[in-house]
Amino acid sequence: MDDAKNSCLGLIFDVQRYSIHDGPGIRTTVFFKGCPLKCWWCHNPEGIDSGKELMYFEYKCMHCGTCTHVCPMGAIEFDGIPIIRRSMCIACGSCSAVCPSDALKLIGREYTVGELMKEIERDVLYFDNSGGGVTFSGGEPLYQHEFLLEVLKECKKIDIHRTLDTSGFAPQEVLASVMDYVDLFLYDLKLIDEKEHIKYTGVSNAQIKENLHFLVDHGRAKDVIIRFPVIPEISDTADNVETLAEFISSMKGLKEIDLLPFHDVSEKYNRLDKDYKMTVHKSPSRERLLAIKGRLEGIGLYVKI
Ligand SMILES: C[S@@+](CC[C@H](N)C(=O)[O-])C[C@H]1O[C@@H](n2cnc3c(N)ncnc32)[C@H](O)[C@@H]1O
Ligand code: SF4
Ligand code: SF4
Ligand code: SF4
Repeated sequence: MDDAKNSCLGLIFDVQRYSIHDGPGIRTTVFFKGCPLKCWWCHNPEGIDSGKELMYFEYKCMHCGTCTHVCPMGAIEFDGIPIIRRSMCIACGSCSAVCPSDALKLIGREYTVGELMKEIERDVLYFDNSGGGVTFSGGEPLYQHEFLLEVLKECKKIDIHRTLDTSGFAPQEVLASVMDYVDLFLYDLKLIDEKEHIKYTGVSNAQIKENLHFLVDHGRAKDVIIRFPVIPEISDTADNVETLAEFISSMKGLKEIDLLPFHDVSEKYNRLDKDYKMTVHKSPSRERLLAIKGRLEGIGLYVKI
């Protein structure tokens, strides 16, 4: 690997080994920081902001007050518990470094391509034995596409299977630049109506739809698994499921859709002092999931829950 590639940095918030839900076999899932969407239900809110940020785990806190004394910005007040003034925090990590109980965690770490490859290559034997590989998720991995592309190329060189878990929200040239290095796309479709999509994710879905057409038109339908987050009262409505079925039917060759039942993660939002807009906290019922499964099987898809 040349020095130029090794100096390209990516901001990663987690590397999960032995993952079995993000593509075939045993995988290492790399979570990229930064996402242009803000889905109300997102279970990885720590992946949305494109910079480093601080997470506070109240249940671990020993209320010692040490963190307040080391903050160079005076961003932590102490009133029995630490109160983080987010607007003053520069995410330097001084407080998390001294916290005796890991109640403060700095989210996001820079990796060079070489450093990330070392992590990925640790489990190459498991990948080979299980038909697994690496999955790039986040946040939105296409948001740091230059870094992603370099890592994809390195993985391809040593024949590691590569899955991209994506919202599909990126300029088409970005998708085109990485496409040939990706073996499998886990391509999310959340809401088909544009206004609803804007309301619940903050962005239009026009580019997402176009990009899926683009993959299909380039003969990649066989390498796409659609993922559908089943969010009660938002994406699981009869209208959305119907338009989803119609949209998928309008493209040839898509074979599989995975239903992802909503799970509630309100506590993660509290740890980041972020607003959690969801008012429904229950997962979808089994009956609703089976009804959606039936509808999508009706258009010839293999449906996994
Ligand atoms: C966190 S996203 C990251 C990849 C990419 N940004 C995307 O949206 O596809 C990974 C997957 O988690 C799903 N997801 C997000 N929040 C969820 C929740 N609360 N319950 C179930 N699935 C969720 C998304 O729909 C997506 O399929
Ligand atoms: S990360 Fe740095 S700036 Fe932010 S609260 Fe901790 S010590 Fe202060
Ligand atoms: S240093 Fe850690 S344990 Fe002590 S008050 Fe701060 S967050 Fe809590
Ligand atoms: S697109 Fe993915 S990472 Fe971004 S907010 Fe939505 S679910 Fe979360």
